Amino acid sequence: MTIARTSPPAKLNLFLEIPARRDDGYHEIDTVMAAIDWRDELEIESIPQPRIELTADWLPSVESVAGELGLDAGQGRVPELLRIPTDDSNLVVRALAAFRTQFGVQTGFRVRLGKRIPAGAGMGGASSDAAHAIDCAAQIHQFDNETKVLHGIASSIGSDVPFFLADRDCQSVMAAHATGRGELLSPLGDCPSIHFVVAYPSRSLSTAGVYAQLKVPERAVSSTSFLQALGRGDRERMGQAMMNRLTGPALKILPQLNELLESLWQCGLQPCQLTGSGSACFGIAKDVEQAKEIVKRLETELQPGVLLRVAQTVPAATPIEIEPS
Ligand SMILES: C[C@](O)(CO)[C@H](O)COP(=O)(O)OP(=O)(O)OC[C@H]1O[C@@H](n2ccc(N)nc2=O)[C@H](O)[C@@H]1O
Ligand SMILES: Nc1ncnc2c1ncn2[C@@H]1O[C@H](COP(=O)(O)OP(=O)(O)OP(=O)(O)O)[C@@H](O)[C@H]1O
Repeated sequence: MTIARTSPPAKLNLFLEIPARRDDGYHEIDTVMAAIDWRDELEIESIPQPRIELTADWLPSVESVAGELGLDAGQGRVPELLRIPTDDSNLVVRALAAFRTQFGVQTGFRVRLGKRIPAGAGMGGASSDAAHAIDCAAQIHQFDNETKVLHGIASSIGSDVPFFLADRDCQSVMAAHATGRGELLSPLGDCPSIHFVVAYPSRSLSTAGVYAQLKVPERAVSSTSFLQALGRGDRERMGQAMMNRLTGPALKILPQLNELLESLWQCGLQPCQLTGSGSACFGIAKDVEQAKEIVKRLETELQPGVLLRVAQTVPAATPIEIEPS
């Protein structure tokens, strides 16, 4: 049998406008997503039994992550916020089941998932894991040239999943402009390397719950100015054009996000904003040195319970290592 290994990255929404609500209960979105080097670890082994087995653990340990978040993980108790489903509510299990059905695969998979990307953060953790699971399965069973079918499977698992799929024509794409539900993608080959500080405030937000609070704007803001500034690597103009239409709805549920955004702003991280449906926020730093300095400063200023990371743009689809097991 064969083993595939990869490290799914998270994503940040550098621009997110929501021009309309659709009849199917979703919204038309106009967004620019960039992948960052805050990564999970995924290992998928082909097994003869016709089933999908998943084990998942926090890295380096649930105790260490709980400690950074100010949560109690004593005596093996896993805080609610850090519970990772291992049944078919895990998007990796759902994605592999859809893959087996689509391609009539009789054998199964054993999956080991190492989590670092916070859940309910707006960082696409589950979506990235699912997309990379589809790519691993496609390489193991040599269906990796069926890009249209794989995109269809990804899109059926979730709106953010296709962004993370390996796109054969542009392996090194770090960002994409997405419309539709989020599944219609135009890779942005001219996205510069960007350094961020990302802050996750130990509260998860339900994507559906945040969208439910949204009132679609009378006049949508176009992503054109942001895309032009991004293409020129013009950080100042990017800052002026950046927006996230879900910030207001997320603040209605979690008003304390305002203080977090304020702290990032005060540190000189302009621009800063919510990513996706939240709860994580990010700011753009001048360079990695400034990002490191600001994380050090925020670690003393913010009460325990905020995960802080320096991050930078990376390719959305991470290379997969394959070895015979
Ligand atoms: C907020 C973003 O993360 C921005 O990238 C995405 O729009 C959400 O992507 P996602 O988490 O993959 O969302 P899905 O799992 O497909 O949908 C979860 C729920 O979010 C809402 N949803 C999602 C995407 C979309 N274009 N419109 C929506 O209204 C719907 O209530 C849906 O039932
Ligand atoms: N592979 C996975 N890793 C972590 N959580 C998962 C996974 N699959 C499903 N879940 C469940 O989905 C919930 C949302 O996870 P997550 O926020 O990572 O999803 P996402 O839609 O990819 O990201 P976003 O926060 O941007 O909506 C989690 O709280 C968890 O219950």
